[in-house]
Amino acid sequence: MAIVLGPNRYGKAETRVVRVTRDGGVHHVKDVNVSISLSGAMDEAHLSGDNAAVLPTDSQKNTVFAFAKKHGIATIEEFGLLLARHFVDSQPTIHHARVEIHEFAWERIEGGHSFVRKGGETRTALVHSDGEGGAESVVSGLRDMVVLNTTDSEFHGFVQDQYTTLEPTDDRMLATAVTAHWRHRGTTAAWDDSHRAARDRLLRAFAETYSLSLQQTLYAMGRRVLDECAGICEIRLSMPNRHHFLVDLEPFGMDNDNEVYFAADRPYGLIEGTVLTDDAPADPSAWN
Ligand SMILES: O=c1[nH]c(=O)c2[nH]c(=O)[nH]c2[nH]1
Repeated sequence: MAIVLGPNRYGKAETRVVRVTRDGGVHHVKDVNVSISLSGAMDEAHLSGDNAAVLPTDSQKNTVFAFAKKHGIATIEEFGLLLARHFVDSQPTIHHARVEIHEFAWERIEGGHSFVRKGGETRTALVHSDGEGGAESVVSGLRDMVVLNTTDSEFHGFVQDQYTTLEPTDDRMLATAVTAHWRHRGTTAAWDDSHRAARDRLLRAFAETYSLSLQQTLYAMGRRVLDECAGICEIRLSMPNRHHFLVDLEPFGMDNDNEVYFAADRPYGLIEGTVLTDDAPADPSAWN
């Protein structure tokens, strides 16, 4: 019985690239996840370990970033074709390219540089009752409201110890998936309107706050809800810092003026905090 190599393919999966283009103060974002699978004359790589036919998956990832800079991402179909043709046309050992791209859609919040991601958000409610007339509480909220500012975010002045390598920045992307739970003072409200109002205040505060840290943004968002939604006395926020790292395009002879980002998924900074009014009646069981 002979053993032979069957079908095979390889490539860089899930390169998360965010491309920002600027029209004056109005920014546009394309947020995509690119997965490449190449196939061709790859027998020797498997059979003898000879990599002469192998374009590294790392180079494929770099190509995605360089093409995002050079060509922009008009549509994912067009971007996919550009990439797929490039690999087959430029590498004699690659005979077929499969490029799968998923695009995450963003809606403008307000102003030119603030966005909320479409879909994936969940509205939540947590109710306790000892029966009508007895102790009751209502906590409303939302999970996974993903927001992004393409500018108006800085982070510097932080502690430097012997392990600190983070560079201070005065212009970065700020993105987070907001989980927020807010406690109502009473148990009667126009719940849909109340939810819309709180969500709207969270979004506006995110968009309007010039951020020196995600912690500062978190507090500003909580404050705005309490300031403008009288029926709410406490809000708890959990906000992962979805880091977007500027890609170094210098090795490919390109600058990167805050245009092409690598959207890392983990690890992430997790910023959490409670904001409450000083007259908020204590009710720890509302959160159980
Ligand atoms: O807004 C931020 N807060 C932090 O605490 C922190 N830490 C870090 O590495 N980056 C950031 N950004």
